[in-house]
Amino acid sequence: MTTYRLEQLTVHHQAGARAPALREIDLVVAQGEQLAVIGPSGAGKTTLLHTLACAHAPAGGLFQAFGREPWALSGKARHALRAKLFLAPQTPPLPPRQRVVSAVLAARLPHWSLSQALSSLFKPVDPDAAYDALARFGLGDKLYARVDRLSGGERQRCGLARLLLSSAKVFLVDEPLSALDPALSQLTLSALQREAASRNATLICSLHQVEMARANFDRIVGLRDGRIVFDCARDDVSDAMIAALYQNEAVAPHPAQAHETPERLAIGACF
Ligand SMILES: Nc1ncnc2c1ncn2[C@@H]1O[C@H](COP(=O)(O)OP(=O)(O)OP(=O)(O)O)[C@@H](O)[C@H]1O
Repeated sequence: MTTYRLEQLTVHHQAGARAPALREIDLVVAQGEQLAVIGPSGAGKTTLLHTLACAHAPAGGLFQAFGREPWALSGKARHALRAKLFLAPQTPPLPPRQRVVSAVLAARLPHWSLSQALSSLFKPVDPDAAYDALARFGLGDKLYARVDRLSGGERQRCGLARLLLSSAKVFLVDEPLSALDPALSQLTLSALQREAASRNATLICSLHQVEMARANFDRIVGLRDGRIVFDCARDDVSDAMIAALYQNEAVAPHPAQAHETPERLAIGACF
């Protein structure tokens, strides 16, 4: 079964914008597949994940999820399709004053009646499930902490614990390791990959940590300037391909800096 089929897909952030954020994207992803999307800042990784989550309507090309074209469906049917997709943004939108337990259990809201949802705010309905999900990301001790007292990395993992409690068939995870140290990064990635494998969910994960991507994912997609530069098995990704992907004109020295005299720099520093 195919989760996604994209052919010559173009995505703009603003109608009429000259440069598309994604262009000529061809991508086929099978159900249960796990792949990493890598590429420099601004390459279009987040835009791709949002498009796959049916949050951005493409400007052109073919976009199918589970064999259907989401943007040709009625609003209600598209909403039902979205329930199968879980987008975990880099900064999860968690209510700051909420307890972690309630924030995590909110993943089950679509399956609850209104009265269940309201009563869970006062007395969480299944704290054990929230604890188990948090513990898999090393956060069991934060069950009753307030969301606004979490560190950036804890917040991020709290968002991922939410994913475990969802019934999604597709995990779209945006830079889950950006605020984590190496040991937590490996724990987090392993927890995500195990969960995806156990429910045959598709996992598409954007990563800045190229070596983590190569070590953990069989398939690597390289994005640059909104285009797919390569899409291949990890063994076929060479160091030269990675170097070309990240080659960055933007970090060349600024002309004003290059010609700055020591005297002028010193004066500038005083002010
Ligand atoms: N809301 C927006 N409105 C207009 N342009 C946007 C918006 N969000 C992103 N862009 C532009 O779209 C392009 C792709 O951005 P995107 O966030 O998808 O890249 P990215 O690869 O995820 O970057 P990063 O690694 O820095 O998070 C960039 O040129 C960016 O400036």
